[in-house]
Amino acid sequence: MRGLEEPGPRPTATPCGCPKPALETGNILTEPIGYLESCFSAKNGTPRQPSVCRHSRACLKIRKNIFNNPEHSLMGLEQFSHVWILFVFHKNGHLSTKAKVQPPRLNGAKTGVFSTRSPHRPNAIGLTLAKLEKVEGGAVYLSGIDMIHGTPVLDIKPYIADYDSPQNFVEPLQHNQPKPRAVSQSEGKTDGCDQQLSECEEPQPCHSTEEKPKCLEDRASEDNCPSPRDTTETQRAVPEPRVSAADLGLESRRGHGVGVVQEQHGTRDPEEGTQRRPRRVRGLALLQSSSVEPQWAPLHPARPAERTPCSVVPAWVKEAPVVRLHVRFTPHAEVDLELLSSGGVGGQTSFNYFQSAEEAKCAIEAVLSADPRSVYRRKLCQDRLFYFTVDLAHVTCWFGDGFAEVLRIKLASEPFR
Ligand SMILES: C[S@@+](CC[C@H](N)C(=O)[O-])C[C@H]1O[C@@H](n2cnc3c(N)ncnc32)[C@H](O)[C@@H]1O
Repeated sequence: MRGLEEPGPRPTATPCGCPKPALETGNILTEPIGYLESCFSAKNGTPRQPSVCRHSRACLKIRKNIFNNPEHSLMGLEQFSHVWILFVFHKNGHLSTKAKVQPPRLNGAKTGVFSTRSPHRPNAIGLTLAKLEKVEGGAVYLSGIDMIHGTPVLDIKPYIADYDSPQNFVEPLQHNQPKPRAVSQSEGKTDGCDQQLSECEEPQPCHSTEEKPKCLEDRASEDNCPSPRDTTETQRAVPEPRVSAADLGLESRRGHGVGVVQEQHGTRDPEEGTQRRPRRVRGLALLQSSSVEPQWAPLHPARPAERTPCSVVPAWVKEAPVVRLHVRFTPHAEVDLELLSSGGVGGQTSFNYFQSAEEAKCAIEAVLSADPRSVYRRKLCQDRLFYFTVDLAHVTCWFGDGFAEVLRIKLASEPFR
């Protein structure tokens, strides 16, 4: 097979010596389409993934120097429930990256940067699946975000489950496969793709506001999460049976002694580990191999009766050593929060992003229960106090064994919008 990559740097000039257009060499000068207004002012306390805190909110206004009429660029977007946001980790501080990183969720263990969602990567680009609350003129309003205020946004793309979620991939019919049958989403979940249902539905594109799923995952407060059975059933054509894990080359992964978890709602995880997906390329699956040349295995060999995992995540992501924390508020902190939301502090009438004290409390709980501390703070630092700001609330808390306690909530000294 002909390799796509020549060894060494790619030529920046054509054979005649003319410089190649930057786009052809993969060097693009990015221009943010806008800068995010987010309820998180600093990295500290910002969720590590959007699914951690569904009440987190942000607004993105498309800049006029990108499009004269920004609202034109958003036409049609309001019909989607979720969007991908591509952005720059502009507050990384430095551009150096390491091949191995220590995601906080792994509590000090190292893994390759490309197997994580670490902000510190060769190109400091982040990818977040956010809930689209509304589109208003040239602005999009989002919830379930993990970016800080001022984040430069490079692109918005609609989330389309049929393209973006492996359980929705319709496989081309093979001669030894039965015909596809129409199954409902909930029915589909009982098959081999769905052995590990999570609390909330995977976001699906919705055709009307009424059909929008109520929430993404908010593992801290599951109150509003519809059970999979409650959601609107969507008819899909899926082939039965689908290919096996072995067919996808996954046995080689197990052969490396790494546990894997089959996913049915596979696109999101609250922490920094990525979810690995079996890569499908027109009937071929890429096998992990130590050799330089990729090795390809047929996607549909002998055992069609086995079920396919829709996506696969290593166990070290799912069963990471960092546990969820119980969060409690002192009576003092409860009063602080009420005062803050009712305008009793500093004349501020309400939050900028949260709609109620209850919502602010849910957000604080969600942030803390995911243990936002760095590995250093968690393991080595004697100081158990932790501070972070969300919306107008400056939160002081401390961590004990298996819990976080909110001590004070004050008006942030520099409220931002
Ligand atoms: C682990 S990253 C994941 C981001 C995205 N969901 C992804 O997977 O690419 C999220 C963390 O990045 C940090 N962060 C958010 N916005 C940032 C920014 N603009 N610059 C630098 N770091 C940022 C925050 O500490 C947040 O907890």
